[in-house]
Amino acid sequence: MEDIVIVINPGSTSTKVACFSNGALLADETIRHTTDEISKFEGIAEQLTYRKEMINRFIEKQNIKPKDVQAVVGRGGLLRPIPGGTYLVDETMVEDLKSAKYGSHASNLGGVLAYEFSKKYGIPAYIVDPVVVDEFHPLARLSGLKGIERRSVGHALNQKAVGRKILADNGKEYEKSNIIVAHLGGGISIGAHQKGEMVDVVNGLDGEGPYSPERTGSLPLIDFAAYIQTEDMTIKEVKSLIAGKGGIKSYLNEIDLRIITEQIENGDKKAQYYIDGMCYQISKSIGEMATVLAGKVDYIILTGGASYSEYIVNQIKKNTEWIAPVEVYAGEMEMSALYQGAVRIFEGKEKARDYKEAKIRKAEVN
Ligand SMILES: Nc1ncnc2c1ncn2[C@@H]1O[C@H](COP(=O)(O)OP(=O)(O)O)[C@@H](O)[C@H]1O
Ligand SMILES: CCCC(=O)OP(=O)(O)O
Repeated sequence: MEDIVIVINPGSTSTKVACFSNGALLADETIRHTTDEISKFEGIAEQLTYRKEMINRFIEKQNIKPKDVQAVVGRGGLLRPIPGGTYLVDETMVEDLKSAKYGSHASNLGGVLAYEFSKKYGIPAYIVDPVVVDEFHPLARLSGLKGIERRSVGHALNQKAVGRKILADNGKEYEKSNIIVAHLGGGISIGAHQKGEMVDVVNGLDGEGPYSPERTGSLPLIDFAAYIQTEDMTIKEVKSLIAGKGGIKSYLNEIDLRIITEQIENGDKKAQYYIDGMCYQISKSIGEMATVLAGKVDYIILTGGASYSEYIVNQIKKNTEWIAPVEVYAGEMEMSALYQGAVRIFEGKEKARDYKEAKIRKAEVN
């Protein structure tokens, strides 16, 4: 088998790896990492060799010949803000990902691992629609405090891929439509997509919007400032509280929504209260994104693991379907979206972007 593309998607609790050839998925595997395994490492960068060995074992199992590999594609991590698209991984990008200059997240390893395998095979490495895709409207950048800007961080890869699919299924085009996509996973991001650009996104990683299974979302500022002072917290501890120990985890000490929704089915009122609260806040953020699109919304799309839950989907639907029809794509399309990003380059439909050259839209004011 020739023209093989290896796809690598590191998440906080898993590493997904797949190989594709000529439009078809040949093999894939989701390698789960237990909290015990992951907590042995100081941080994300230290997990590189551990995850690489697991990917190596997957590749060996497939009997892939190095000469048959055409490219390696990784999920792109916290980089400087860049527009969406497929980017060639270069030394500058790898350095930014490894040093966590723009923050630390499991997806940082996507570009780094893709680069290491590409060097081994002597082929190019790409990332596609990384978590920092920035197509913000200039007004979306303002935070309300000089010196602090909102940044675009979210599940851009999955939001765009699922958006394109749902629109195509309904005979519409992403570039000509307005949609709100809510990725409901361990973390939550909710994007307003206007005619092919994600012009605003509720960024759960940095403490915006709804709480999620493991993230706080936005908090009352004064109370939170006092909490940080009382607990004498470092910035590292604040980050891991906001994204890791907040939300449902802080209320119920559990992040697996399958367990919690089963508890609700069994009559657990406490579990129901905190899940209803999350759905209430998700609906509020969807409403916020509807105002960004001035109410001209073709579809609201719910995706991510939590969208498997009929209970959660129904809670959100009842508060938002007056805005636009609600479509559901449970799970994610990230692996095929990463592959398709590389295919667009092979077929000449897009030119691989240069990370160093990429420029975002900014307001021209002093
Ligand atoms: N069938 C299901 N019903 C309810 N929740 C689910 C289901 N499958 C996965 N989830 C939940 O989705 C969340 C993970 O979402 P996912 O999109 O896979 O993660 P990530 O945020 O890492 O991309 C977890 O809280 C998990 O319990
Ligand atoms: C970094 C923003 C995207 C995100 O939150 O991804 P995960 O849900 O995979 O942590």
